[in-house]
Amino acid sequence: MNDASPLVPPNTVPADMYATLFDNLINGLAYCRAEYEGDTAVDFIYLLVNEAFCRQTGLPDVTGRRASEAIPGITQTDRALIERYGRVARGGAAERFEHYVEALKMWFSISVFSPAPDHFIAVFDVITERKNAELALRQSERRLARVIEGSDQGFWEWNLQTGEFSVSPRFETMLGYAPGEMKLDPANWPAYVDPDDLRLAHESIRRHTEGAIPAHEVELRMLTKSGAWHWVLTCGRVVERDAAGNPTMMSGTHTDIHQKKQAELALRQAAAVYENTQEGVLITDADGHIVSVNRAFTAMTGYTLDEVLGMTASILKSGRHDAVFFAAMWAEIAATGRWQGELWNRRKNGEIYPQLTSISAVRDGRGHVSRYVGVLTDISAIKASEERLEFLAHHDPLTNLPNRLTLFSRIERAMKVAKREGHSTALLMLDLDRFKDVNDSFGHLVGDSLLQRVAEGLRCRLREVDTLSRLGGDEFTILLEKLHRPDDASRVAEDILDTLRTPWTLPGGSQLRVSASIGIAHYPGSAVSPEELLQQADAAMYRAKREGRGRYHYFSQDLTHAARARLELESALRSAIENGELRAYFQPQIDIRSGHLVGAEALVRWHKNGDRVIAPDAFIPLAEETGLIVPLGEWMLREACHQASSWPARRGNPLGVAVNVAAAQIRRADFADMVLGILAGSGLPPERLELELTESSLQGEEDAGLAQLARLRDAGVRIAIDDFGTGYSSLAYLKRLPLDVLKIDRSFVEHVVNRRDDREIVTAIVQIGRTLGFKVIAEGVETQAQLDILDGLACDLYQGYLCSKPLPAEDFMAFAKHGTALGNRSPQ
Ligand SMILES: Nc1nc2c(ncn2[C@@H]2O[C@@H]3COP(=O)(O)O[C@H]4[C@@H](O)[C@H](n5cnc6c(=O)[nH]c(N)nc65)O[C@@H]4COP(=O)(O)O[C@H]3[C@H]2O)c(=O)[nH]1
Repeated sequence: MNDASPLVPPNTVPADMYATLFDNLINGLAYCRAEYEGDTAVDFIYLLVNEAFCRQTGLPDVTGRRASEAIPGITQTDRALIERYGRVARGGAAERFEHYVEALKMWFSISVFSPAPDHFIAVFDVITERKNAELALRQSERRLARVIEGSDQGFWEWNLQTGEFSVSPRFETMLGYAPGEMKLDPANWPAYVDPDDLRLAHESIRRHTEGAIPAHEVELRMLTKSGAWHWVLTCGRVVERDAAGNPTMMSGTHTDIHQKKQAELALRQAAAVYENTQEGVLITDADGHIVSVNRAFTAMTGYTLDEVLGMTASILKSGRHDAVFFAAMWAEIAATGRWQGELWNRRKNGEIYPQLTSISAVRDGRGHVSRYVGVLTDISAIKASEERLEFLAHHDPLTNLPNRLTLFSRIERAMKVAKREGHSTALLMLDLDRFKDVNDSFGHLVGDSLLQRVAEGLRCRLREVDTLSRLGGDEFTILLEKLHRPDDASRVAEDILDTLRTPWTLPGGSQLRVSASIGIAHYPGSAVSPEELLQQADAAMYRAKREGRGRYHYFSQDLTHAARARLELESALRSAIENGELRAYFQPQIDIRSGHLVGAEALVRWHKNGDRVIAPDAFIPLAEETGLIVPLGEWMLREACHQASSWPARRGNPLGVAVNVAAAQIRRADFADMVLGILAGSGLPPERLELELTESSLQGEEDAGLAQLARLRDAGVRIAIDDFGTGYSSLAYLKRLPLDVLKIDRSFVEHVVNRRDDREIVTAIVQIGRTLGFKVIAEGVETQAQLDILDGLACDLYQGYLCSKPLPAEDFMAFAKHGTALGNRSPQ
């Protein structure tokens, strides 16, 4: 201690005590004199320092030294401090402040006062550590504030004891409020939080404060200022507890998760669509490896996700598309980002199916392809219905056989191939015999089923290369290609006829036999077009039918002409009935024994265009085939009865009239009624009418037809069998028929004079007639010799040119009156 010290204590206090106090002060102390330049202190001299000064500053004893010497650089780095000391030393008030002494790199808490002019005492404490701690705290606080700012989170703090709830500005701005606007406290939470979510939040807080969960964390819907619900994630934990461990303070954050929740929702919706859509979805990475498939994909392809994960879509390849196709597809995806088109793919079970495919490239934020998404629609059902429509355009829906359209194109192709390769081709036209009767008798359903079975039966008999088609109704065609010899076709035809002969069992169990007629046209032949070939087969088929059904016939050129003529004839005959061009002629029938006229046979004549007379042989068969025979026959019956009703009786005996009746007529259910109606209308007694039926027409007749005849016979009408001897009638069969008259066919009468066998047949017929109680009439008697023989055999009646040709009605009337024909008219 320096004796010159101005700090020398007053006398009342012992000096050594001051010295001890001075040296033992915890604070550093320095007694100094400031040095000035003008009024500004520029340095100072340490006059006295205590031990604490040395200890705290780390400086050696600086007593007597200038600060600029003791602490180098201080006058430059800490001028403000020196000036401050100087101001206090020159009468300034005592000051207390904290200062960082740059030259010492230390913080001091300094109290300075002036005990004498230009002198000052500085008492200080080194506070570097505290200052650094404070600084660090401030920095950390600033950092935290920046983090909070940067994190975009809202912060909250909740004093569980006072209920005070404070929030950061972001907490409120997140929901559209101004900072401080919400004035939150636990009591008004229900005003801001969805009730369900609030319940969850309370529960979470309770469990956390009880220690059941490490943190409180709940997603909340909070009301925004605009009145919308906004998703917020609240997280927090207890940050302070009292001595007893009770929580006193909680703090936490609010994070805006609204967009995330919306995105989640959108994602969930997309996932629901993805899983539930009917379209198969396949997602691959940028290298084409499958990363995901949906349920529809599995249903469509048969592959589960596990089976295809990591594989490429090439497992679906059907092999129907070549590398060029796929290269073009990928080129388009690369250029436009998508591709759409139809693909044939293969299911796991090997089945190949058509699929509408659309592939899109998905790009990441940088524009690189990260995924490819394929949406696959199975269009096999659509394709199938398209194909069905296409099929129906070319096929017959009943039998599924190719139709006329297809047949023509096949014939055309077959003709070309035949021409090029030197093969021969045949077209067979097949028509079921009496199919109409099947329809009429059993109904259309049975008819349809029969057609289907016939189609099936025919299909089984044919080769792959042959085309079976149905043209409509009961008409089928068979195109036989690559035949070696023309008669190969006839073998097929025979085979088919054979097949058809097997009885068909109807749905009800009964059996039905059908036969068919087949016409065959050949190529190369005279036909040059498919139409012509078909016409030829058609014409040949008619020939087959005419020749007795259940057989086949080849086409020839003559047949074509005949067919054309037939067509013309048919339409002319149709109008002939309507235009009244038909006439009834009558051929006298004579009692052989007495030579008396007993009646006449009515025979139709066609006065075509008024002049040319056409004989029935030229049109009756056609009328029978086409059904025209029914109106024709009815007209003849009406005309004959009408004429006969005005004929005079001969020698007291009324004259009878015989009218030809075709099988088609008696097959009609109203035949008997029709005949009886005509008789009643004309006034002709039934006994004077004789119906002539051919033996063959009667043979195939059903019971219903015979019953009609029996009914007419009961009414008095006589029934004659025409052309007797040309068929195969047994006596037993004849007995069953309601007959009155047997007519010996002209062919036997013609040679009865000089052919023994014919004479014997005629003899037999007469005897049969007599045995069964029928009258017997011979037709076509031209000579007296024939008549003599017939007379000798005791044949009852005759008609023929010997007596008279068929006569027009008025000529026959004259004949009936006078016994001869009118002189100026030649009998027909
Ligand atoms: N060579 C020769 N012929 C004789 C002689 N006497 C008669 N004739 C002919 O022999 C045919 C007898 O008729 P049909 O056997 O019933 O044979 C008939 C009959 O089956 C059918 N027909 C004629 N008119 C009708 C009709 O109105 N309805 C039906 N369904 N058939 C008819 O046409 C066939 C042919 O009739 P037509 O040409 O009138 O021929 C008639 C007649 O003109 C003769 O002495 N010598």
